[in-house]
Amino acid sequence: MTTTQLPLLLASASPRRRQILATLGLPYTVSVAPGDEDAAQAHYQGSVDGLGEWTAAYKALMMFSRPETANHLVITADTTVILDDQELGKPRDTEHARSLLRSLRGRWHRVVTGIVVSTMVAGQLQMHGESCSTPVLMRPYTDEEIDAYIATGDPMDKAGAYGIQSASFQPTESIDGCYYNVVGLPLCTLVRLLAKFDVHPANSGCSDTACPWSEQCHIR
Ligand SMILES: Cc1cn([C@H]2C[C@H](O)[C@@H](COP(=O)(O)OP(=O)(O)OP(=O)(O)O)O2)c(=O)[nH]c1=O
Repeated sequence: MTTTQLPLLLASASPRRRQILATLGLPYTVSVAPGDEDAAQAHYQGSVDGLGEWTAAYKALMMFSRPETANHLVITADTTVILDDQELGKPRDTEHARSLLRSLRGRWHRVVTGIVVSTMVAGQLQMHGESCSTPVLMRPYTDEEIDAYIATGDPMDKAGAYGIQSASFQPTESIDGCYYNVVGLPLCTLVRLLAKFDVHPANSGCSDTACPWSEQCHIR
């Protein structure tokens, strides 16, 4: 069996990743990787910008611990928010969300998503990964706006305690790169990785000249 014929499996609980992947027009199924990524990250010793890709690789290995994942082409991803070279993570509780949103207010930071595409065929693991980084500037929102946003519950499952896509909060003033990377799945990076397995979607995401989302890539 060639890698082109392997069924595509997105290993993610993120509804955003599911929606973004759907735009490529490839059939895929969804499952959630087992394991405890926070506990695993405690063993990470590389640079903070490499943490997302390392964690995406961890999620892939956790998937292949299930025999039924063999003979699939598996996509895993991890999004990190980095301020002053520190990874902020997801909020532990509402107080932590408040403190993360205050620390980001009016500040440039980077959102880095690591993506890994991998297979396990006949016991052989093949894995390719990349990271994509988007500088993001937050607007100077007020404490009252932070409280109202936290009350919606939206920050709690998101790195850095915010969703750039939040229509009510609209936390960002400017971004300097891929919008879909911030939301959790940079399509251009994914398309490059799929090509390494000879998979070429008909709708193939971003390019500098013909990106269908280019207007959203430069919200200024
Ligand atoms: C910064 C930011 C993050 N996010 C989301 C993307 C990710 O879903 C989440 C970061 O957590 P992740 O651990 O990357 O992903 P997840 O736990 O949601 O899903 P899984 O591990 O199963 O794939 O934050 C946004 O939706 N908008 C944003 O603006």
